[in-house]
Amino acid sequence: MSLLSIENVWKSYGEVQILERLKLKVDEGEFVSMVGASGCGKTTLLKMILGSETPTRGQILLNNQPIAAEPDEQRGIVFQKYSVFPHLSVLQNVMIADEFSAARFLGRTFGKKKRAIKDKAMTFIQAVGLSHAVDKYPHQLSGGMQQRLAIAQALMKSPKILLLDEPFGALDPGIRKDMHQLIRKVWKENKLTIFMVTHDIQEGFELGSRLWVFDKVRQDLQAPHAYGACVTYDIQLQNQSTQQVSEIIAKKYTKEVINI
Ligand SMILES: Nc1ncnc2c1ncn2[C@@H]1O[C@H](COP(=O)(O)OP(=O)(O)OP(=O)(O)O)[C@@H](O)[C@H]1O
Repeated sequence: MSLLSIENVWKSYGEVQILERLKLKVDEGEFVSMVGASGCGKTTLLKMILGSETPTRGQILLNNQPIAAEPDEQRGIVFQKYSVFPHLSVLQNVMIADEFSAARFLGRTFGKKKRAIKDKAMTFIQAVGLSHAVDKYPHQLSGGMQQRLAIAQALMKSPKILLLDEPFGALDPGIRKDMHQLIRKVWKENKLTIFMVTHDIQEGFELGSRLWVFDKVRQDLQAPHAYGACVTYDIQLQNQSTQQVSEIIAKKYTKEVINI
């Protein structure tokens, strides 16, 4: 049984068709890189997997059950824009979600409970390489460090699925390389299933175990919003060179685009 099953999903906003005919199955432990032109609906699909958007047609099943219509702890997300709390230190940022669920009204825990949360937070802070910065505040951190913090925050909830929306898009190339190593380690160690939107196709090849290319195969020049994008290429990545994958994709594109 697949972990996630996308069953003939269509998504529109008003008259505008964004996505159509998505039929995809994903097993536990896969790392899906998602690439495609700006505005073709990659983030929209991430949001539907997260549960913050719902399909207009079709359904998404997680472990054979319809996905909850709101985010839950099985799915964590890291955005390109750092989503950490500016007024909390690194340690507090990582602890906060667990503190809230342990003490719903005060949002603070004490004694043994607090120690347990702190120990758990420190494990993830160490895993993302921020042990030296536990007492720092986000404005004292570099962009890469803030993304490490956002990843530690997401991992605190032990998600099964990690959704990454251009997580490294704002980082310098050198720092991106470090972050690639980190995300690979986090993926393996936590047995995660990852969906990552990226504009950097090379990054998609390097990190992913599978690549989804989004594009519109049906186009009506008189009604540009009538058709949505679908996954025009779904490729298992097994150390092919960038050129080999690009050639396969190029061939597929020229075959399938239909002008209506
Ligand atoms: N809540 C919304 N209401 C109306 N339109 C929306 C909404 N959210 C997204 N859209 C539109 O849906 C389309 C797809 O957006 P989405 O962010 O999924 O694209 P994307 O492929 O992730 O783009 P990018 O690569 O630029 O981030 C865009 O045209 C966007 O304007």
